[in-house]
Amino acid sequence: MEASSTSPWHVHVVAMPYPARGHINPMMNLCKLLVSNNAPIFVTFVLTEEWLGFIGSESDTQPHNIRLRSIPNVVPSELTRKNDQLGFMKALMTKMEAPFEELLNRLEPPPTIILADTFLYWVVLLGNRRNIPVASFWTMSASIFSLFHHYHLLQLNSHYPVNLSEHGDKRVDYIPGISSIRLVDIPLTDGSWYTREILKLCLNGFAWVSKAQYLLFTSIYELEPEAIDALKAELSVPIYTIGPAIPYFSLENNPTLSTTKGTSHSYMEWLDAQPFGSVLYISQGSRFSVSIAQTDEIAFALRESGIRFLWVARDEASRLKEICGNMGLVVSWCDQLRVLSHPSIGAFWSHCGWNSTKEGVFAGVPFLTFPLAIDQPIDSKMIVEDWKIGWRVKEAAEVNTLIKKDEITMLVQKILDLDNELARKVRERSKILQQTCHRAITNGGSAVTDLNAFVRDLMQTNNDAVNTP
Ligand SMILES: O=c1ccn([C@@H]2O[C@H](COP(=O)(O)OP(=O)(O)O[C@H]3O[C@H](CO)[C@@H](O)[C@H](O)[C@H]3O)[C@@H](O)[C@H]2O)c(=O)[nH]1
Repeated sequence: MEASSTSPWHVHVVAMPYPARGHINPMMNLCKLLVSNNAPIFVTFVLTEEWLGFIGSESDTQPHNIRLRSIPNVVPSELTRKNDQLGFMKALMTKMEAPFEELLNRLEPPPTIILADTFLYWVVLLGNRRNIPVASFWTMSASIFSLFHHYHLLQLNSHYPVNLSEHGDKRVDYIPGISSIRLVDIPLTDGSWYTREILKLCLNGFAWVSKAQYLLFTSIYELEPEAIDALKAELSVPIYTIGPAIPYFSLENNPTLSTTKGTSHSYMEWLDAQPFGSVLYISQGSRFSVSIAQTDEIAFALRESGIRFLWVARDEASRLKEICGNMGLVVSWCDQLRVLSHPSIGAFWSHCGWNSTKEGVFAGVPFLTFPLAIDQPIDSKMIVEDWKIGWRVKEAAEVNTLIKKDEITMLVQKILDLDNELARKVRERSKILQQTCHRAITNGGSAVTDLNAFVRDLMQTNNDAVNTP
């Protein structure tokens, strides 16, 4: 048994994220919100030993009422998992439950609730078996949730499997809550053995979600009202749209840092020295990479265009520094939301991971979208077609086309051109959506209201449990 100084009146949330940056970050951000304002809540945040090493070094910013605990490294390493995504997912589904349950047995006081990534469907079974409520935590958009939830409709309409080279630009308008969408923007449709296996593992989570007690969307209602309404109408599990789950509160709590004074990051000092709205920020997130040939075309375009840029290139940073020219910086990692919120950022070249999408919306910057996989093409579709706050780098529906440097040069110059009419429009709309997003996360806003409702329901669950003889 672990010693604990918390009273039984505290709600004890055990958080079990999918072990990847794009999933851990939003779950940690929600946990920070849950324990803020002296709420009688504390969190045990469970990571693999490898991720404890990564996240533990960031723990100087961790609130005291979030404790980190680990399970052994039963899944392939973060450093090599891209070589075998299917093996990684299989391990997530089969290897984590036993050590997680063992840890659960040692926790004191017992958990009030388990917060679990929707993909880790086995947590729902475990919770049901042990009579612990489970909040299923969805880290992507509600729109892609709707798509996965209704995947069978593609088959019914003879759009699965599909040959995307022939039919990629055909549009589908029967997925509840999703306006007309190109087949090329729908994930995992090629029907090959490999994607079928991945799809099967992804869909497991959806089969079990209605056995959870709560479903949390890391979204803002106003961003995708149709998808959220459609799912609320269909699913029996209560749904809370708890907001973007990005670290905006760390900007608020450190106002001096948001203007970069006091930080030691040289890229922030460099941004301070750039003119307003002049810098293109480029990031492909934490996991996916573009091909070497495509990366080189981007690098040549940056050099030839003469624009200012800040490029997060992870392990390619030193190679790319050599070819990009000297109008910008290439770094291996940065404090992304702080960078996007800097006044000198004029546009965001993004792979459209859901966290990056929300961070760009929060910062009010227009996008150049370059989606790579899974939910990213749908996020790109929302950015370009629904919210109209960005342009696609690749307009055509063909897969695997190489976008050449001249095309990229033209696009990056245009979006940063303060006199260009189309760029002005897209900037204006980004600012309007930014305001909508900020309203949702202030008192009385849709996200705060739903988050408060979730916390209230958690307290009630705990009171009921404590008062049950
Ligand atoms: O230099 C950087 C680059 C990224 N980030 C952060 O890393 C996260 C990246 O998340 P996301 O933009 O969602 O991209 P991925 O890492 O690719 O996320 C995976 O998980 C997401 C949520 O499930 C999915 O939407 C994506 O498709 C999937 O690839 C965000 O919090 C960024 O702020 C940094 O802090 N610094």
